[in-house]
Amino acid sequence: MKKIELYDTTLRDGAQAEEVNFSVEDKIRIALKLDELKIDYLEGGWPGSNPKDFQFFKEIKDYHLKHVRVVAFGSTHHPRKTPETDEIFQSLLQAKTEVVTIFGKSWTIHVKEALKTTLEHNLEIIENSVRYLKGHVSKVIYDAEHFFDGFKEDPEYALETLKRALKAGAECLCLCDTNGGTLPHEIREIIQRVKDVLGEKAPLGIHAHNDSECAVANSLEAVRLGAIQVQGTINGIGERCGNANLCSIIPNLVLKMGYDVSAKDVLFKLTEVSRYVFEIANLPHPARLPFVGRSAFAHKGGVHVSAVLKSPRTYEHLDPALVGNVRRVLVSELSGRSNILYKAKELGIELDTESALVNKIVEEIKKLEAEGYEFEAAEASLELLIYKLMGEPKQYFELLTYKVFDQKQLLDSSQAEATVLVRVPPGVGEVEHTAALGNGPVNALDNALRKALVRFYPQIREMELEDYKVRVLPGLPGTSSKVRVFILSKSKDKRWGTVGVSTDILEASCQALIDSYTYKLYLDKKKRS
Ligand SMILES: CC(=O)SCCNC(=O)CCNC(=O)[C@H](O)C(C)(C)COP(=O)(O)OP(=O)(O)OC[C@H]1O[C@@H](n2cnc3c(N)ncnc32)[C@H](O)[C@@H]1OP(=O)(O)O
Ligand SMILES: CC(=O)C(=O)O
Repeated sequence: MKKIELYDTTLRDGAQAEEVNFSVEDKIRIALKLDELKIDYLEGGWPGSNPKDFQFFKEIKDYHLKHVRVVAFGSTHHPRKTPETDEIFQSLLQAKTEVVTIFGKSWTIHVKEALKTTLEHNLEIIENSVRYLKGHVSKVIYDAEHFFDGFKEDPEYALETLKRALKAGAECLCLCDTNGGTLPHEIREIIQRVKDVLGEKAPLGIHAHNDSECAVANSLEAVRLGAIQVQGTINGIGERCGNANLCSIIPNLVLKMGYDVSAKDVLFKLTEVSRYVFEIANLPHPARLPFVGRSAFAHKGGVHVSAVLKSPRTYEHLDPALVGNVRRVLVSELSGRSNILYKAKELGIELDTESALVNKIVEEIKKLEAEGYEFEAAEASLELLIYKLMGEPKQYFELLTYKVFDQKQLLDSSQAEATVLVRVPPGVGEVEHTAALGNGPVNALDNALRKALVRFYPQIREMELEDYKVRVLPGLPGTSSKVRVFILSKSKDKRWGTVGVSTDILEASCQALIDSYTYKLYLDKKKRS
């Protein structure tokens, strides 16, 4: 089994992505997590770029990293300076890493127009820079920036840059598809021609960008052609459309192509690492990410669910547990009996496979979805609905009336007031009348409802609303449209989603709020019994 080195550049090229800005502390936490994933090389940043990157290299030394080797990144020395006089270049040594990566120019237009120097001088710059660094650190990786574009323009020159880096002692020649425009068949042709000149054993790497959506495919193809190192980022973040996504490359290399990478022993951590990095980056984790996304193994169509329950291989390319993910079954208008049976089992509800109740639930869900409800994310509303249809409704209070006054015209700041009449327990209990203010009508209604319930159920205080989304549904025109409200609630470490639909946004919010509070009370009751 051939060994492939994994090189992560989340903290450098990943940090070049729009909306990503890591603090030193963020970088340290990500570095430690990538060490757990047994990534071989971790590019920590460009020490000559800013004090934060420099500080990272200083602080990371205080940590005991078990596997990963930290790499400082920079460019070849400036054309009007030497390695000794170029301060930015010198900062690579001040980072005090054993491994340094520098990028140099392979494309003639970059030499002439960006560096404003001659082709021969660029070759000297590459050779001098690598040789100088080799005298100070144990390993130098040479990133051939724009290699594929450069090769298309002037193959001989692009190859000469590699020869110079190799001659000066670079341990890896990483071919970069910097503009991300290269397609897999071009990667194949060009790498083949590089090997024809440099030999089968040339120590090649690949660094692909995703502008043509081919970064993963290009990286895998490069490995198949002999590259020994793959560079990429967690979840593919990076400059413009991003870099090759290591969270897809790693399982493909291990599980599909049979390569040996250190991360193979801890592949089950992949989903955790992917979500952790985005949590730190403060980015929403895309559900549709292959392997690690929430939807990567989510089955919706009734035909799919029915078959997956018989044999998961029918609609799964691999066992989700291998990459630390989980199978999910969604309930929607596309569901059949199998979806409901699976979901009920997951929720701990025993349903008789043959019972007419299952058909009743399927029909009710299809009817509600046609009205605009969606239960895929609103699993708490779904669970309450199933109990209701089973004849075991979970009801701990009854909202008799509510009124909301929007006082925007009367006060300086935007404020609304709500009053509610709530009966606890439903049907027979005491009627509570409360009023509350809020920064908007929905907030006021929520505050009033909460105030009324807390007297009877103090545990409501533990609960908070984490997210509130309103979606206008197609059908009725303009402001007469129906809306769907989705609420995500949280209590301690438990989260649940609820849904409401109406032409009145307050009514839709109220339905979702009632389900949310009801679910909290149901959970507590279940825990106690
Ligand atoms: C393909 C990649 O992703 S490479 C990494 C890109 N990442 C970044 O640029 C982020 C970090 N960069 C920075 O903080 C800054 O650009 C610095 C500190 C490196 C340089 O800042 P400045 O000295 O102000 O230069 P500026 O950013 O305006 O321009 C880049 C300079 O690097 C030079 N340069 C570009 N590539 C190379 C190279 N391979 N070798 C030597 N010099 C290079 C450019 O010619 C330009 O020099 P000039 O100012 O004499 O024209
Ligand atoms: C080096 C690098 O980040 C690139 O060429 O894309």
